[in-house]
Amino acid sequence: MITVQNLSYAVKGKPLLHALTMQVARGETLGLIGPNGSGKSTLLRLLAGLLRPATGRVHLQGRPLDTLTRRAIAQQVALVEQHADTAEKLTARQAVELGRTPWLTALSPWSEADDSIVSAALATVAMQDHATRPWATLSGGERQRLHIARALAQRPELLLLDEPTNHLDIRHQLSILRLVSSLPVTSVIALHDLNQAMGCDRVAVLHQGRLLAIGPPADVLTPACLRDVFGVMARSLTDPTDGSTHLRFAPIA
Ligand SMILES: Nc1ncnc2c1ncn2[C@@H]1O[C@H](COP(=O)(O)OP(=O)(O)OP(=O)(O)O)[C@@H](O)[C@H]1O
Repeated sequence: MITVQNLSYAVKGKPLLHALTMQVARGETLGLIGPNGSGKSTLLRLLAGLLRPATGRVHLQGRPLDTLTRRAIAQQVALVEQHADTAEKLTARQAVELGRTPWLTALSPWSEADDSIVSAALATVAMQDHATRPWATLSGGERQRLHIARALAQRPELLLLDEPTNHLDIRHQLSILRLVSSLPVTSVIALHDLNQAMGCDRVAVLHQGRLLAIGPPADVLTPACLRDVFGVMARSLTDPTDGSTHLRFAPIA
């Protein structure tokens, strides 16, 4: 469980997040949505302990994040940033092996168990056939899948993904989202595709650094909310084959 209490963040006196309070249950997938610049990446970086809040705290399984060492945080939290990159001299597999770093010590060096975890992570994102490829030769989508594999190899309790479906073709978009939902870890995913957000357990809506709403997607992503937050007209349509809800958008005339 993650508890966010009264969390604010500012840069040079400019407030970017305002007194945010929310909880994410263990195993839950929370979609984070909001227009460009609404604070999604900033919130993810605060949850990963990369930024210091101006006020408030994040608790991870009841322990304040700011009392944990970087290594202890890295054993529990994996973040895939929007513009993540990796040193170009690595192979695909070596990039995923980096995910094991927080778990290695002089007393517990690299072992076969780490090899198995890395192989499993590569297979999960269907990149096992590219394992020996130099990073520089990989496409944007292949790199994105490896960043996600690196995060999975970290075996975190909390997985933070900033627009993970960017760069991915539709098949890999669906498989990554399905994978994240099926993992037993707690996940917070910033998403721009609101239909993808419909598949999350709950959705949090950020607008101008404030948490406007949080709850089940169908309760939160209402036409009124989408008009106020994104400035678009939205209609929800029901798929006759399975009864699922899809959103369609149009500009406000
Ligand atoms: N270091 C910084 N200095 C000044 N402003 C910043 C800094 N970091 C972020 N911001 C501003 O904070 C706001 C929130 O940024 P953030 O990247 O969190 O938004 P976002 O919701 O992730 O946006 P997007 O959907 O475009 O990725 C933006 O207006 C951004 O310009």
